[in-house]
Amino acid sequence: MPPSPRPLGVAPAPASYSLNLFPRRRCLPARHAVSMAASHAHDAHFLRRAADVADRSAGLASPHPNFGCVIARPQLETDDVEAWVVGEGYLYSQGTPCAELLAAEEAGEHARGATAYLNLEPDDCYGNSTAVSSLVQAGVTRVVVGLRHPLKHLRGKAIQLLRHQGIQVDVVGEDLQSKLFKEALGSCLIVNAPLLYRAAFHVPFSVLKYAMTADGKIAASTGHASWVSGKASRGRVFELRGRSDAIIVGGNTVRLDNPRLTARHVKGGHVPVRIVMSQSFNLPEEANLWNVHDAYTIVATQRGARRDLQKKLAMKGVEVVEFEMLNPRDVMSYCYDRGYLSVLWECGGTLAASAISARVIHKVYAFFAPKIIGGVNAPTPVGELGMKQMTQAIDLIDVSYEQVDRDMLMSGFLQPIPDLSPVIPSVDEIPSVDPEVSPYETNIISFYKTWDTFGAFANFSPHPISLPDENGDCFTWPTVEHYYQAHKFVSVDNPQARDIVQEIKQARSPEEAARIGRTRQRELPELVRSDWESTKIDVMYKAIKCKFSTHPHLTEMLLSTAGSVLVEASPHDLFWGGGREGEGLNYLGRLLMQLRSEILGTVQTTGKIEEST
Ligand SMILES: NC(=O)C1=CN([C@@H]2O[C@H](COP(=O)(O)OP(=O)(O)OC[C@H]3O[C@@H](n4cnc5c(N)ncnc54)[C@H](OP(=O)(O)O)[C@@H]3O)[C@@H](O)[C@H]2O)C=CC1
Ligand SMILES: Nc1c(N[C@@H]2O[C@H](COP(=O)(O)O)[C@@H](O)[C@H]2O)[nH]c(=O)[nH]c1=O
Repeated sequence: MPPSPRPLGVAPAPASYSLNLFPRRRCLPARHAVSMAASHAHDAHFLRRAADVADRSAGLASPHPNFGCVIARPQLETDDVEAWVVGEGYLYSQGTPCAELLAAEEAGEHARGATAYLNLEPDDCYGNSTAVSSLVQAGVTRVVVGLRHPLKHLRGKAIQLLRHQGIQVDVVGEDLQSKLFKEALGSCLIVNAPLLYRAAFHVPFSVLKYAMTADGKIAASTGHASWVSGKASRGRVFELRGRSDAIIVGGNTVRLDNPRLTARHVKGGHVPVRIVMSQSFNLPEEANLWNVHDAYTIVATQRGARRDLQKKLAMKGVEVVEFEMLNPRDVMSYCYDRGYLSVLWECGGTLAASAISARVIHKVYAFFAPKIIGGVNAPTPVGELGMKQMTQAIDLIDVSYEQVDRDMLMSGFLQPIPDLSPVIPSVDEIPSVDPEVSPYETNIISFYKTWDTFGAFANFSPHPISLPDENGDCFTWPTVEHYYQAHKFVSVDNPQARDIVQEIKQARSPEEAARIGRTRQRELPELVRSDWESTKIDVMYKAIKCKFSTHPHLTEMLLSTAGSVLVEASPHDLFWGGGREGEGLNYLGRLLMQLRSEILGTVQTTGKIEEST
């Protein structure tokens, strides 16, 4: 008999937190044991709380690394450890104040001599040391870190900086090795699972969700499926959508269900992109998903499929992306390039089986409804996987069960959350400038997401700029993105346009600013300034010039790229970005190179970039 294939979904490396977490053990004298156990219990408690705090931002803006900070100091007068917390904060979104700064501000003077608990090492780099300096200035004397940063250009940097400042830094698994930390580390891993999967496997964290009857069907044999699960369960699905960058279904689900796939649980929350995978492009001309006012839609298809319909959908604002051979892995690589951290698969069994076979599904959420529909041909959640024996079944791990009204929700991982700690070299082992050079051309430096090596070049990076607003008054724009989006509507003599500028100024994150700017531009094109197409490059240049002159460490970073071509690696923005296959115009990269030349030309004489006016 041939050997059974290796169970699907089990990744070879890297190590996981389910494995041997704490290989080294220290022996302590018995008299220390009790007090040490108590302090470990407190440390583990506050670390879990930091992870909980970090999770608060999920679903408010586009998924991003989740950072939480809890500052605590023992209070002699109370045993209630919750009362020890003097400050806490979380990163709401990329480009907004960091968790450490918010916690330190809340703690004020109480932070002196206290301990700060961080679920994840801060992503301070290239002179941006806001997180570290916030803790130093606040006067904390000890920092407990749950996880070192998984991205290698950030890993160890903040820890090293803190130690240089004389702060005691204890890292779980290295300096803190008691059993008590295992659960706390688990919380830290879960809250940043998307980032960890992305860093380890170069695909977004993928969750397969389905609702099935007690007899294992996801629809009646006619294909009718509304609804299997109850209202409360469907509310939970909206939350899951809000935590994802994209939602995927197959063409058949579009034909049969005409879904909307929006996150409708909160007003103004994060709206994920909807992706339809269809090889045939045999899709309806009218469908809810083609209404891009609700949310952006991409159809991923096979090269050459029904170009006539492709054009019709493109006219409605739907993006069509062609693949040589449409398959889940290539679509996931595409999503990775697009910067997505987390994807929710809401497809039927055929596509689900294909995605599981391609080993791109990491977690499953299965809703069980207490009803029976029957039907030999009624669809089931996962189609053919080619397994012949029950011993080949994929065992879910870290399984949880929860009752949701009359339904039951079971969730579990198909493979362990990758803990990259043992795999990635620390910052001491890698050069200080590690340009993520493109494998194709050695002199190309790509940047896109703020967590990339040169992510500070991106317009979402947290570097405020002070430039005049629509009234000519100096205003501090939180990011270049805020400035750029608002200027689509500046100087338009219309109260609604002025309101939009105000709305963008107050946007809590660059993502929100971009969403408001883009949606209003699409929905109310008459409010966009008439000279926008001819002015937008000047607006952008003014903003980035101001950004680099205001933050000198960025100038240093820009100059360190001399001789390299800078490319904004956006696979979809063909004006500012370089596109998927270099077909984009890359105007943002070009402007940065122009600025670099300008600085190199003037640096000897003035020593700084000219002030933007
Ligand atoms: N209860 C629940 O949770 C859910 C129930 N459903 C139900 O499931 C049924 C649809 O199931 P099913 O047809 O399996 O679902 P899907 O439409 O989600 O998936 C199959 C389709 O995906 C497209 N596809 C693209 N690439 C691939 C690939 N590599 N492998 C496989 N498919 C690919 C094809 O579209 P094309 O034919 O256009 O080329 C194919 O027909 C419906 O009755 C629906 O109501 C669906 C989702 C959730
Ligand atoms: N039938 C079914 C689900 N089906 C999924 O939800 C989609 C419809 O979403 P929307 O149009 O946004 O409400 C549908 O196409 C399919 O992907 N989900 C569930 O949680 N429970 C259910 O019983």
